[in-house]
Amino acid sequence: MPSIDLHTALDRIKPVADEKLAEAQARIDSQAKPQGSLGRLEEFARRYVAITGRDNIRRKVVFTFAGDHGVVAEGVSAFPAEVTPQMVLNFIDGGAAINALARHAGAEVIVVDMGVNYDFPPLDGLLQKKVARGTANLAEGPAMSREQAVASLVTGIELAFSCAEDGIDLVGTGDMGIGNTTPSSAILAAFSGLPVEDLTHRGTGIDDAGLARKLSAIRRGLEINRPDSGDPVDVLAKVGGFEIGGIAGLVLGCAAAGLPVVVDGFISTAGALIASELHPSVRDYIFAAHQSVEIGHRHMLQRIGQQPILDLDLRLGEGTGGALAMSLIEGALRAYREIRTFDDAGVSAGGDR
Ligand SMILES: Cc1cc2ncn([C@H]3O[C@H](COP(=O)(O)O)[C@@H](O)[C@H]3O)c2cc1C
Ligand SMILES: O=C(O)c1cccnc1
Repeated sequence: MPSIDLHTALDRIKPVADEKLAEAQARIDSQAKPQGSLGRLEEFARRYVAITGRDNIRRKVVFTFAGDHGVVAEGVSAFPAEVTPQMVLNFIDGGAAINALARHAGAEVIVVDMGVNYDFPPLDGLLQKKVARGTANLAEGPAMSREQAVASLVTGIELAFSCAEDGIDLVGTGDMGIGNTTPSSAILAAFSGLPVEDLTHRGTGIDDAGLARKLSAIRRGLEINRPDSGDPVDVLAKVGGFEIGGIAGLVLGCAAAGLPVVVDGFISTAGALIASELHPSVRDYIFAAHQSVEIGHRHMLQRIGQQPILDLDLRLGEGTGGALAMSLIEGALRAYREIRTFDDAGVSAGGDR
């Protein structure tokens, strides 16, 4: 895998050029249809073409990053921590929701062990990138050290650069980690300063008592750790997770490598938020897959400045919404390539052009 550090990656990130966007839009506007009539599909095609300089997708990959969380000891999830490694094995066997929806989208799934509290044997489709066997309990102190936070970011960055070398043109993010909606809400609270109760929801389906424990764990975590909102690496270290760091690095690395990245739900967007707080132009490369049921998600998307592609009441993660959104981006590109221009189709243009 290419070796690249955080600062080199940050230095490489450039905004997507307005002229490239305008060029792609000019092609769309010459096609035999009323202007703007393909709505947001036009945005998907315009942005993809401007980012990549291509009008098709060779390979699509969803990276599902996995990690465990010490904060699970606070009773913040409806499920026990052992579900994390169990689901990793399910992904490898092809039997999870992300496998089904990625097959539907024609995307590959690569699972990345960023910090699961379990030792996997070597397995096809599983990348071993374990930083540690789970984070520490963020309600009692930092989830991880600053060095571990940087290491998790660098893993994601290097994966993005290896995609660019391997002819992968569209990258999707995904997550697996029991308890990880808790650090995701804490990250959003740290950056936004909004009340924790407006950003914290039921994850896998906790009851009212569980929600009260989750709110208390996040509030204590913010109080004890005092994450510095001006230092996204500090936010990741104090109240984040290893899979969230991997996702943040992947999103940042895609921006640096000039690849569009489809960001899945609540946990993935927490990672994308860290990346876009590290460099504002990261936002140009993000496609927000969907609106999650988690109440904090819309605040994350607002900060990133991206509209969700889908709104299907999803609340799973794994990369599921991202895989579905990839199909729509592919549809938008097909329209971009195949719809004839007014001239070629012999159709009279209206007065608006
Ligand atoms: C069987 C199962 C499969 C999943 N796939 C994704 N998640 C999702 O739920 C977890 C986050 O919710 P919380 O913070 O409430 O624990 C993460 O693992 C996320 O990926 C799953 C959860 C379960 C139980
Ligand atoms: O939106 C998500 O990604 C999500 C929501 C709840 C639980 N797991 C994931």
